[in-house]
Amino acid sequence: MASQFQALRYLAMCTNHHCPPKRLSPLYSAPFVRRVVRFLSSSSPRRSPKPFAPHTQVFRDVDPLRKWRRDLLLNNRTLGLVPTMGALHEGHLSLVRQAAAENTDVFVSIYVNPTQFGMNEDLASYPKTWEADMKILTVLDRELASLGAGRISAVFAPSTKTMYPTLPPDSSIPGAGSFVEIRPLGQLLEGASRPVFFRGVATVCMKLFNICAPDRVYFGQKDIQQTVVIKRLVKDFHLNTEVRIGPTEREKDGLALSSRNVYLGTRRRNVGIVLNQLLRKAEAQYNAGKRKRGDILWPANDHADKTLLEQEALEPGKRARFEVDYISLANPETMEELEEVDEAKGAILSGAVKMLPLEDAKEGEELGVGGGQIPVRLIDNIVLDPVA
Ligand SMILES: Nc1ncnc2c1ncn2[C@@H]1O[C@H](COP(=O)(O)OP(=O)(O)OP(=O)(O)O)[C@@H](O)[C@H]1O
Ligand SMILES: CC(C)(CO)[C@@H](O)C(=O)[O-]
Ligand code: BAL
Repeated sequence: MASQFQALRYLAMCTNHHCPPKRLSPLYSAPFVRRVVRFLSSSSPRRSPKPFAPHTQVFRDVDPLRKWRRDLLLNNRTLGLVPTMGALHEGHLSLVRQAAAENTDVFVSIYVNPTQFGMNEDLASYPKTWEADMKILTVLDRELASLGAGRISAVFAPSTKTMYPTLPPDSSIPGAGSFVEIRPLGQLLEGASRPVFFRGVATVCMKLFNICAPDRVYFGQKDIQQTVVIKRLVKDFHLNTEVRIGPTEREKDGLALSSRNVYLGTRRRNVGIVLNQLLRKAEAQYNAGKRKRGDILWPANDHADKTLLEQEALEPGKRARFEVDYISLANPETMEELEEVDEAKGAILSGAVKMLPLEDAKEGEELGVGGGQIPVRLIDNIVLDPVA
């Protein structure tokens, strides 16, 4: 099932970005795609437990969505909200499954929020795969029906005019507009590299929570600092919702799924695993009883340095260069750097690397969407649990 979802997404990306068919991986060959399409069109509707009929409505405006939500409340139903920026993958779907297991109804929002992208970031090229996303959600909703779980009763896909009614949204650092800021938490790590990122995330999530009034909201551990920001937002503004965190979904070798991975291509994807590897090396130190920062992080930094040197030594047509943005060992509630882990609290190991554009792309090489020329920022983390 996961590969069928991936195939649909990849095809939609290629259509949007006019990527030449010869760059499609063999996984997405024509017979495979025909099988996916046959599966989608032939699977018969299954028994639905008790859908809030008629279900999976698409909403673009606030008032009709609010009315829908009010009707749910009057019918004693519970609501889980899964905020996304679309380009759905298994990570998103795992959150929807979790939300459906814990609520009668799930709302999925799909909105690429401009205020969390800095002026020089990848807003323009961010993947947009609306039709594939809707097909994926339709298939998933059938799966939920067959499980007797909660159902996806609404997709909220607002326009920017709806989300930012007063001003055109401003992504500059001074930022004219109505914003929510969580300081200094939102300025550390991801926030240091993406100065308007958490202002945009906190602001759009405040809007989404106000519009949907969810009983529970679902976020992925992959974006761990985002989960810490959201928990703080809910606490400090007394928002009446429960924050639920889902585990990071990964490829077999450990690479965290991410909407931006479609830009990697094979060469950068194979080297990009360095981030997960270095975090695991640091985790092993913690599991072996080390508590001091230097003792935990040195093998991680060493692995990054060695991998970088190995790549630099290769000829341009074979290498994938990257920059390490940060490797962090932080307090789980504040994301401030730790000199020593308090066993009672544990810690968050996290990192970010930027995969640089490919040099000397080869004819026939699988380059990913964008021909290997779009820089890709990868993030990942491991939670170091408190020791009982
Ligand atoms: N691999 C994953 N496992 C679990 N949850 C994930 C995963 N990737 C993303 N999510 C969660 O899905 C939600 C929506 O994320 P988003 O739409 O930005 O996707 P993304 O894959 O994180 O994209 P990006 O490439 O922008 O990082 C967030 O709560 C995010 O943490
Ligand atoms: C939470 C979110 C949907 C806000 O735009 C986004 O940051 C994301 O997809 O992680
Ligand atoms: N998953 C976080 C959204 C972003 O990178 O903009």
